[in-house]
Amino acid sequence: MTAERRQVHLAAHFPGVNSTTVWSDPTAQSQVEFSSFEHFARTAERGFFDYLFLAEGLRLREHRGEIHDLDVVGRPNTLGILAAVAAVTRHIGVVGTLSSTFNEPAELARQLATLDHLSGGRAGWNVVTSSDAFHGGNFRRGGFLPHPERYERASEFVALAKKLWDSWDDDAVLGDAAAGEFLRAGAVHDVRHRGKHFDVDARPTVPRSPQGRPVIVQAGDSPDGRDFAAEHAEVIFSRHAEFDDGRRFYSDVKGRLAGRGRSEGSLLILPAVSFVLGDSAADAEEKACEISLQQISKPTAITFLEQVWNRDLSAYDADGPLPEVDPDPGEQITRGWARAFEENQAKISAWRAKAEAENLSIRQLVIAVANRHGFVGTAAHIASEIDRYVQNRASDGFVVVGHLTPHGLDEFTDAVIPELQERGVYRTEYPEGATLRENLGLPAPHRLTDEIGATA
Ligand SMILES: Cc1cc2nc3c(=O)[nH]c(=O)nc-3n(C[C@H](O)[C@H](O)[C@H](O)COP(=O)(O)O)c2cc1C
Repeated sequence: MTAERRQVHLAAHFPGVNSTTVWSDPTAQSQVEFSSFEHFARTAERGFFDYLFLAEGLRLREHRGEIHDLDVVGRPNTLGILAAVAAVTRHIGVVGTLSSTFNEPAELARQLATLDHLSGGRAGWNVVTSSDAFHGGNFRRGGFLPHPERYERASEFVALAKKLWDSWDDDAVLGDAAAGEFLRAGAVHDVRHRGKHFDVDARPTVPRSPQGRPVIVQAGDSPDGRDFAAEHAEVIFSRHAEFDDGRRFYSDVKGRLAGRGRSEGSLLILPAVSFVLGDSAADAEEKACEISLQQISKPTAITFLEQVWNRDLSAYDADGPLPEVDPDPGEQITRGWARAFEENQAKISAWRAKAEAENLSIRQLVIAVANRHGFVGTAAHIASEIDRYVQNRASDGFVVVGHLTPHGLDEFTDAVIPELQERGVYRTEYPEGATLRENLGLPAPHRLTDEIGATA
């Protein structure tokens, strides 16, 4: 008997606020108007994706004291977009990135339960702790919480949110006109929570939602982040898209589950991956080079180096050799990127060696080190690669990242999805009425009962 082939899970990442997204392409459209989100969502649903995914930046990125506007700047609010997307789709999940550092549990739990109601059980929450204090400037707390305490807060946040989501019994709303009873007596439980970060006596206002709780996604990568995922997450949005690295990450995180009484299948790992499709391998490679030049313009290449050198390099020519000056150890000139650049001196030495050995200009070097296009090739090649990763436990699927708004996913949906279906590793229709959690094949979460009123 042959073993059943592992099924591929896919999420569709709306183009982000970074240099992957080519806003300068003549065919690129608005990142603000609803028509873009609608087109993207309909394409993803046509391709039977598990969910549409939105990243979120809480503050406009800055470079050398100015708003960084070489990339897309500005996006409408995540939950508003997702609610609108839910209204024009029927099956696809709607998952948003929302910070556990700068939100409050009762408020966010209420918003997410509402999204789950409005979407008929398709809501998900990518819990992020936000990378640096700079984001805090937009909130009353300013530069709030050192890294370890952010995960402590995140864990307490999600534990409390779960109690809030579980506080209404499924059958709480009676609507019994004859008896004059709207609610069943005792069916709404008060939530008492005393913890280091939250002290709450809540009586939640939103009835239990179709999934009970939204699907919990997580995107941190540190050891604390991985432990948090093993404790709470049902999906990890990872940056480990290279095959061997992906396998190491997969076994590391899945290995953390057993000690918490969780099965391997209760947590899916979906790395972010971009793609370039072509009619042949050579055609795809040629397109990849063209897209790289769009993504890494000359000013983008210089800015990229400035982030690492931490100094003004505007006098340098992007088509010329790397700067000979040393990096500046002073205060960071870049603010708001997802990850701070570490060990810059070592990085610069390696880049100098690479540029010299391969005779690369600044722009060519930046394209080589910063702009890898995940899967490049024909539709058949890309589908085989996705299948290989999933069968070999390098991932459970991918968060697919296109580079054009809003039609960057069209050709993937038209060309790669049929190839996956032909291989028997991808759905050919959505099960009618399935929730996001059911589409992901995840177990129903353990319902809290006695713990709700207990002090945490
Ligand atoms: C693949 C990936 C995507 C992320 N996307 C976002 C995002 O959209 N918004 C955000 O505020 N943080 C994002 N983050 C960063 C998270 O805020 C995360 O909490 C941060 O990296 C700190 O956690 P860590 O030290 O465990 O990585 C992302 C991280 C990863 C790995």
